[in-house]
Amino acid sequence: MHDTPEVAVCRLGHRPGRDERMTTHVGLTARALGADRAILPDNAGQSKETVEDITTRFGGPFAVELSSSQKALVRGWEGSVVHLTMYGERVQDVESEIRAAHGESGEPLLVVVGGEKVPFGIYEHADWNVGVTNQPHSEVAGLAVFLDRLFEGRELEREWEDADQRVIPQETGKKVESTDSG
Ligand SMILES: C[S@@+](CC[C@H](N)C(=O)[O-])C[C@H]1O[C@@H](n2cnc3c(N)ncnc32)[C@H](O)[C@@H]1O
Repeated sequence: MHDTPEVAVCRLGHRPGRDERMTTHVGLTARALGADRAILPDNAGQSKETVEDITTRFGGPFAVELSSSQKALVRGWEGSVVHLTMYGERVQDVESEIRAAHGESGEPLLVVVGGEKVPFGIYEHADWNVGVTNQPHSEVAGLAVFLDRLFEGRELEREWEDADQRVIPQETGKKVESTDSG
C-alpha cells in the first residue's frame, strides 16, 4: 500500500492444471488485500494474465511477474522475508514485531506462500516463519489473514486507481458502474 514500504507476495511452485485456480487466487488475494506485487512461477502465465485482467478492470496499482527461480528470489531478497506455514510462530505473537521492522527499515517485505512441499531452505532463510493458526489450511486463507494483520485493516479502505469499473456496495443485488477513466 502507498503508506508502507513495498509488500510483495511470492508463490512457490505451480502444477499446471491442478494449481491454476489456487495460484490465480493467491495473486487476486495479494492484490485485493493490499500487497503491491505478486511474483508467480514462470509456468503460471495463465494466472498472471487473469490477475492483470482484473487489475485493468478494477484498478491498481498492482504488478504481477513471473520468475524462473522462486528459491533464488527468496535467497537474494533485499529486505525481510515472511514464510507462511502451519509450523511457524503464531501470527498474533509476531505481527507487531514484523510490522515495526517493516515500517522502520523502509525495506520491502516478501511474503512467501507454498503449494506442494516447501523446501527446508525456505524455513531457514525466512526472517519469520508464521502460522495463521497451527492447523493445516490454504495459502489463500493464510495470506489473507496475514495481510489484514500486517496492515491492521487499513487495506479495506484503499482507493483503486485507473479502474474501468467499480462495484457499488448494495444491501441486495449487484451494481457495477463504469468509471471516467474506463
Ligand atoms: C496446502 S499447504 C501445503 C504445505 C506442504 N504440505 C508443506 O508441508 O510444506 C500450502 C501452503 O498453505 C500455507 N498454509 C497452510 N496452512 C497454513 C497455516 N496454518 N498458516 C500459514 N500458512 C499456511 C503455506 O504457505 C503452505 O505452504
